[in-house]
Amino acid sequence: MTHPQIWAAPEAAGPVRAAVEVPGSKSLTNRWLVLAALADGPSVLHGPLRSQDSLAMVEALRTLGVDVDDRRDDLWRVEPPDRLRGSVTVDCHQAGTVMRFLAPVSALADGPVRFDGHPSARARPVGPVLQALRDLGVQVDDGDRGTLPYTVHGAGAVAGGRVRIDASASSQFVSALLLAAPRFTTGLELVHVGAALPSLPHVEMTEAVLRLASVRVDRPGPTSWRVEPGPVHGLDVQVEPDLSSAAPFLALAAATGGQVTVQGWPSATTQPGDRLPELLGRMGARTSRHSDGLMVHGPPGGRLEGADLDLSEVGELTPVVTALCLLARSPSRIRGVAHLRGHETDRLAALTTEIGRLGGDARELADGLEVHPVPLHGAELRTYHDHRMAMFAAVVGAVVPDVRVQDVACADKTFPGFDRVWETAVATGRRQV
Ligand SMILES: O=C(O)C1=C[C@@H](OP(=O)(O)O)[C@@H](O)[C@H](O)C1
Ligand SMILES: C=C(OP(=O)(O)O)C(=O)O
Repeated sequence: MTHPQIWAAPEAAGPVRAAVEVPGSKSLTNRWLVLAALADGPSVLHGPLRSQDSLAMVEALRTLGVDVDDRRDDLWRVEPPDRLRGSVTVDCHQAGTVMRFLAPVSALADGPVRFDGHPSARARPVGPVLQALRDLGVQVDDGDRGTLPYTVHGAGAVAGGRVRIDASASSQFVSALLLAAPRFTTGLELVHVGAALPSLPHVEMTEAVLRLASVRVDRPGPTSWRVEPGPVHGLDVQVEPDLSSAAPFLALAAATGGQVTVQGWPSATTQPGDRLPELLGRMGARTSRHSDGLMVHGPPGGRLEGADLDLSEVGELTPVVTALCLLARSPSRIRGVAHLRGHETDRLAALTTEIGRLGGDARELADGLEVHPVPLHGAELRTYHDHRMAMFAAVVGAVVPDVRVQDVACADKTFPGFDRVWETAVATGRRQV
């Protein structure tokens, strides 16, 4: 797919009225792929996400000897190997889920597994997972950096046991250890110590997928887990639409006073995007559930109110929510997201800088952002290899004239073709006037 170097974000000339279909969940696709690789038989994924992050996982698992048949778009088959292959190098690209989830998996391989990735991924924390593996008796070399590149010396088995971990920088540290734990000889008892654990719904998603694969997971305390050793059963699963990829489209309705339906919104889900109706409601938009999906009704004229929002559980929604705060009529404060400094880019710095470029008024706080409403003007926005910064820019550009976006193709990390789907949705606003 070709993308313009500089993308002119389309401005909506009126309330957008659209129904959109978003691709499958990154978090679910990559969890199912990992469990399928550890399973005792073949698995089938229906409606998987095909994007940079999931293809990074597919490529990594193939490197470890897993047979993934992704020839069809609607259905992937996964056949686990008898033994995971060592003496290989895994390219994590930009995927946090690959660089964290596969570290414990590769401890089960029959030789060293070297991990590296995109330059931006080399800045992201992974040290606590590597230390936990060391505490469990696995040899790991990372030059004491706590980042990529690192090597896990797979020895065919991991004894397992009890481990303490500080996962305040990323919930993925916990998910990584839990996902591989049923294959540890004695299972795993994991206790999070330290400051607040972010993105708890993502850990609950990990618990849920493990249970669907017949693994016993208990949560003796709010931030402690016990995974029993035992087989991971092969799966036949339907991947839900990615609700975080849906976020910019819901925001589009909210900001233009329009109505957008995201098709196939699940009635129950562990995805953090399920908090969007509440968050949008706090800013003045209404949502309603219908048989075909979730519909957002923006307030008349897109007149949104600012809000004081704790996004610690749903950090990946921050860039899109920040776009709405920027367009709102009163100040906003976003809390609980200090860990976003270790995402695809330092998202708090990136958002503050790009808001400044638009003439906006935002201040970085120790754990979030403060945004004050002021008139905005067009600008050429940077995206920092961060798909969610592209989505931030798109939402702002739907309301602020002459917003141009560098490297919109970075949205491919979770949403290939985002710019085209966005243009089609925004165009429905044009026809209103
Ligand atoms: O487990 C997952 O699939 C994810 C967990 C979260 O990570 P952090 O806890 O590092 O924010 C989230 O932001 C990321 O997009 C996906
Ligand atoms: C933080 C994110 O990704 P990753 O899975 O690479 O951590 C994200 O998608 O917002």
